[in-house]
Amino acid sequence: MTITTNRRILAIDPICSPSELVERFPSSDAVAELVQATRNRISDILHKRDDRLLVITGPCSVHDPKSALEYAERLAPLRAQYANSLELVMRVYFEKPRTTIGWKGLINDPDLNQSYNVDKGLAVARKVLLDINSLGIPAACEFLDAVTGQYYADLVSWGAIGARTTESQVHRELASGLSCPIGFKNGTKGDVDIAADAVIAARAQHIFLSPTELGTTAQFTTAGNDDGHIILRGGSQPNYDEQSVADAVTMLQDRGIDTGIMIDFSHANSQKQYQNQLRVGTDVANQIADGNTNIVSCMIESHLIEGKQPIAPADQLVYGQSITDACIGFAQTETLLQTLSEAVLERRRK
Ligand SMILES: O=C[C@H](O)[C@H](O)COP(=O)(O)O
Ligand SMILES: C=C(OP(=O)(O)O)C(=O)O
Repeated sequence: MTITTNRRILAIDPICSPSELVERFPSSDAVAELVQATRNRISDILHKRDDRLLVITGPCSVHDPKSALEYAERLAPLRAQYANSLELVMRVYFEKPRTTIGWKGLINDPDLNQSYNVDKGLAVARKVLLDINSLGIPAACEFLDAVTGQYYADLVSWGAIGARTTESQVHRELASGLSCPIGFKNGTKGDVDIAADAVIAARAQHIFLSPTELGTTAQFTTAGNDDGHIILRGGSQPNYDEQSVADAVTMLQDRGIDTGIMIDFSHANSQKQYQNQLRVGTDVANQIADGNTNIVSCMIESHLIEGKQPIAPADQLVYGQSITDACIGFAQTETLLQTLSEAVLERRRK
């Protein structure tokens, strides 16, 4: 008989199940408490029960656990310093959506050399998340893959669905069952409607197939996620300005969405020029200081060292510099956080 299956599959390599990995790197009471308490605080911010600003800041992608941990260590005192005005959460992104092809993140290729040791990548990612949370820093991840979350979602306080996947039914179903609040980016060309559609879709119950913690396939029924919100990341034009924010708010109100907006200072809002994040951030801070209560959150791409470098063998890389999108450096991040904090305090005084 003609073989009709696996005609284009070159290899199938077994990997550990989610429950095996969780057993190897278990969470702790303190970490679980941090994760759940942060999710609750984020929910309060998104629903405007808390007037602080949620700030997701950190590298475009984690490629080196050591520098990610150093970033978290340096963020810890700032998180405490600004606790009255900002809920600081670290961007800890392991899965990169690519426009065409390229390095797809630490889970997919942890050794940065196209050896694609995904089993190792999952373990490294879980360990990094555990270590960062153990420092008292909550973590934000993008859920790009509908399967990998089972390996680490218990350690995530906020999740993103990216510009390239916001319109995907699979991702909306996944979001409806995630335990954390979830932001949906507008599309790469700037379509904000699809992010609002995603918030509405993820709010509903869904029934779909997914792997269980044991690695078998099961039918899942979700409760729906009330903590979905949109993220303005720009498209063919930036969309962080006052008019774009007002347009997005009107659209959300018309559609019965009550969660506030996150503004991504990077990506198409910075027109991929990392230094522009400071200008975007200052403009958004001014809108907040002027009393805009619909802006409840923002995102910064930031690393220890500004800029970016081409991917190379690990021992040839500049320590603490991005190998995906260019980031602002840590000192610039500190300045931006201070500006955002002052803006929140000014808004509170109004
Ligand atoms: O945030 C990261 C990038 O913008 C995204 O992964 C797309 O990257 P690429 O256009 O370099 O593939
Ligand atoms: C890929 C990202 O963003 P976007 O989906 O907006 O391109 C990201 O935030 O890493």
